[in-house]
Amino acid sequence: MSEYLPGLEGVPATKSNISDLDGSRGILTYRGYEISDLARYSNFEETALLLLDGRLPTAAELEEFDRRLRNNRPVKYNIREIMKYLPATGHPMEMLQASVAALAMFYPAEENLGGDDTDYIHNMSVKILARMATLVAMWEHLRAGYDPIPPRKDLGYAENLLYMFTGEEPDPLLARIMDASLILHAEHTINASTFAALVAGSTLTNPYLVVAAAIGTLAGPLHGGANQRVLEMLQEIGRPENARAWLERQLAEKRRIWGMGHREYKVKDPRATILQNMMLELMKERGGQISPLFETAVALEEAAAEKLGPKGVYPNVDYYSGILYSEMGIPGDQFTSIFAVARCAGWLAHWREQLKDNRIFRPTQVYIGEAPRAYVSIEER
Ligand SMILES: CC(=O)SCCNC(=O)CCNC(=O)[C@H](O)C(C)(C)COP(=O)(O)OP(=O)(O)OC[C@H]1O[C@@H](n2cnc3c(N)ncnc32)[C@H](O)[C@@H]1OP(=O)(O)O
Ligand SMILES: O=C([O-])CC(=O)C(=O)O
Repeated sequence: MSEYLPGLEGVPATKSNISDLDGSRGILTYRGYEISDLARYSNFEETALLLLDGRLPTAAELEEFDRRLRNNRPVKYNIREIMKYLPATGHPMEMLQASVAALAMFYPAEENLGGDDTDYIHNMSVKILARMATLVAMWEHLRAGYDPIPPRKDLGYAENLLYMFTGEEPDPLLARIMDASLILHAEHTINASTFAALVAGSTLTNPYLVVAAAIGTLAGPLHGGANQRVLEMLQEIGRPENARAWLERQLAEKRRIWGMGHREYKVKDPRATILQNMMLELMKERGGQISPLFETAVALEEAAAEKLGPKGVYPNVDYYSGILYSEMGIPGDQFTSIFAVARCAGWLAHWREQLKDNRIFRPTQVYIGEAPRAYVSIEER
């Protein structure tokens, strides 16, 4: 019998050339390019194409991809009608999973049993990636009882996302920060939601359903859902001087600190460092105005380094992202949806890689139940 490792820790589930990380040195690369370089020099559209195709696009290739993304932003009126009837009290990630699954019915996928039809895979990837942002932003207005703000073709992906949220053209620095944040969240090896996407993809199901499976998985608080909880945690702590005592109480009660810890990183997540620096840049740009949430986060990080550092528990990508999104007027329960919009690029890249050399995922289990036994009739129980 093979050894059972809870959470499949250290068990390779696939071979991939999409991204790689060094968890002891805090290094993350997409297709060999360091994440800090991509955040600085690339944009989300280019990074998504890099993830999908495996190489940096030429100017003409990027222009064509971007044009197709812009053209595919609108969703059918029926989707909007469906969304109107979803309960406004539901979580945006639940809305997103339901709406992406519903899109599968309006935009049926061709049968793709051949497995390696690059045009089909690319077309579906463009459509899904373009529509994710539209759904997330539409919900912001529909759940408040208003008409959604239609996407604009003349804006880039990040700018248009913010525009659809607020109805105003975003401040260029905020748009650049959102763009970089989308890049930072776009891909991360074989994390739980990407694994869910691979399992679904390996059955040759519709790609909208591949993404829906991944959305449901990202929503959990141990994964992407942690970014919303970080904000709630910082609000509960209230002030930086409360951080240490709050942390001690949490740890004494054996509670998790949201936005900290990682299966792979035993140092600070490089994405958290970049997001933190972007917040510093934003505060500097605003004339040194200090965000109380940010100060509290820094104080908690410092206190946690003493207590949790020896276990290799440091801030992960979810720790500083929400503070930045709050500055953009995005409500806390939409943070994970923004994460999903970005991560969709990685899910689709892995879906494509899976289809190239597909074999259905069907692991084994260690049975720990009863030995075969005789059925007992209800009168005799
Ligand atoms: C995008 C992302 O998905 S990033 C992750 C987002 N999730 C979170 O921020 C939730 C908080 N973090 C966690 O729950 C975990 O660190 C996970 C789920 C991310 C990783 O879990 P695992 O790899 O299974 O780590 P595991 O739970 O075994 O933790 C190892 C040790 O570190 C401790 N630890 C890990 N994370 C934390 C945390 N956030 N707060 C307090 N202690 C922690 C554990 O208590 C455990 O200590 P022990 O050895 O004394 O029992
Ligand atoms: O890799 C993981 O397990 C979680 C993570 O950081 C991500 O998906 O970005």
